[in-house]
Amino acid sequence: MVVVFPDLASFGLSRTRGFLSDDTPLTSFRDGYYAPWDDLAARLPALIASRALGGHVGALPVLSTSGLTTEPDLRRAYVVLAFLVHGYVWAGGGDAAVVDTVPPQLGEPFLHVCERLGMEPVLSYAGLCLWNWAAVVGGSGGGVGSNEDNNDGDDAGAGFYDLEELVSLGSFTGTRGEDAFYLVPVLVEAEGGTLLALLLDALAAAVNGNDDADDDDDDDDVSSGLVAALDRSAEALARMARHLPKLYPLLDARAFYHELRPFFSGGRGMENKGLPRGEVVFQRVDGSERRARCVGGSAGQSCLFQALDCVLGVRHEGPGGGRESFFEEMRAYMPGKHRELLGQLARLPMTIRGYVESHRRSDERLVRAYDGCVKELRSWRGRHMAVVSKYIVQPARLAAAQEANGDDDDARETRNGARRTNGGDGTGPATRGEREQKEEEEEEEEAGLQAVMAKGGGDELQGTGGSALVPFLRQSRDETVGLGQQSARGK
Ligand code: HEM
Repeated sequence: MVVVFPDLASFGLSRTRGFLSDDTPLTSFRDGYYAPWDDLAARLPALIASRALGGHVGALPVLSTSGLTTEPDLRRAYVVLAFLVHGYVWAGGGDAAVVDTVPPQLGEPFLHVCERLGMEPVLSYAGLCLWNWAAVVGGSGGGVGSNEDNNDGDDAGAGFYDLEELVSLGSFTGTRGEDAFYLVPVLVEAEGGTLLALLLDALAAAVNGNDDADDDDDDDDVSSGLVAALDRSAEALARMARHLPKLYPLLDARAFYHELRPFFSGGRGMENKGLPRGEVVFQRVDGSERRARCVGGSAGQSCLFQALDCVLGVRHEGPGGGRESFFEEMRAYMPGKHRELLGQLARLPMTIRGYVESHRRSDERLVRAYDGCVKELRSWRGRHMAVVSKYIVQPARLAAAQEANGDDDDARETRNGARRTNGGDGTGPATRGEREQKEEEEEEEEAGLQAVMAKGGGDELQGTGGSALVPFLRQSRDETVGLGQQSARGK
């Protein structure tokens, strides 16, 4: 019997860019009717800084969403409205105070758009990263600067862009540091864009090839395909990890923690931060309300890593007591199509781990290739923990220590760099000074990693997506084990 594997294109995935899709995000609406949204989104950082956002939102007309007819239109609307909603909630009140009720000018269209995309009404990873990038004109990846060039966006396969060729579309502060926070995940997604198709095709060939043939030669061929796919995946995962430190020269940790991260919060967990009921209320034009108790936006909502876990057969346990795992919970915050894909992948008739396990006696190279690939995924998770340590664990500790000492932190300055046009990308340090800085940053990363690893380091902190951050990340990494490691641990 031939086993059927999911067709990735039917879930909106690109064979080259994966979850970034072949549709390059629209930089503005094609229909001028939506110009008031474009205009307000473009001025969001200035309006937040001048504390004038609330008045401008109140003056918006309530626009109909019926003119949003294509997926790229809907994604653009999601990005623009979600940034405006979060700007409004976290800095839209008088004196930039927190507000728990979103007026119909934003509430009505945002609820419609989220419903059509199958998403919760909150700014989640797709809006922060997957659909929030544009290439600056003249970039080597076939750069696009306006809808003239990118309104159907089908430039997949042209190679992807470097960090300095990209800007983000939605922004709260308009700084290059904020750009980098959204764009580094974009680079990681692009780097991993071919992996799912590669691994699924190789697994399908192995499983179905084996079904048809009994002889050893055929077995060798199908396994060679899988070995090659696993080797290539391991290399891609290593490249994905090398994108992470690109954040360091651009994104200041304290500014990220104190000034940027608060904008990503949903309602849940924010009872002491100005939303006493832990929810955001969306008003509709007919006078009704929708109350939403969502977690905040986090790259923990990336479908790519969950999909890789499924196909590779890396399993994560929930917290116990019949509660959903963090990974399962995050699926509600993914675009509907991505969630459906994960549902199908979770029901795969065979994972790569299952296939390798059933061949482990006869094919050592397959086990080596599988373990090599899982090792790179584990190492990615370790590098990511170092990033989280630098940007959340350490600033949180510093803030707690300052509070305990009664320090005044009014003098804190924003160091997320100049406005985005002046930013560099921090890659390929040329001068001695830059090289030294990079070495220092690598040492800092290692120190950060040690801090996270230290027993109890940051165990009390909550992730933006609502996880018990350090224990969750540690568990996620520790569960990423190959077959060799598993047997060594006596499992
Ligand atoms: C300053 C940078 C970053 C910070 C502060 C950060 C923070 C976090 C936190 C706190 C979590 C735990 C889940 C939660 O939100 O509650 C998480 C999970 C996760 N993050 Fe990040 N992250 C950063 C960069 C990235 C990047 C660049 C990626 C690449 C796509 C990424 C991908 C993930 C993934 C896949 C998870 C789920 C955990 C796993 O699969 O092991 N993060 N992140």
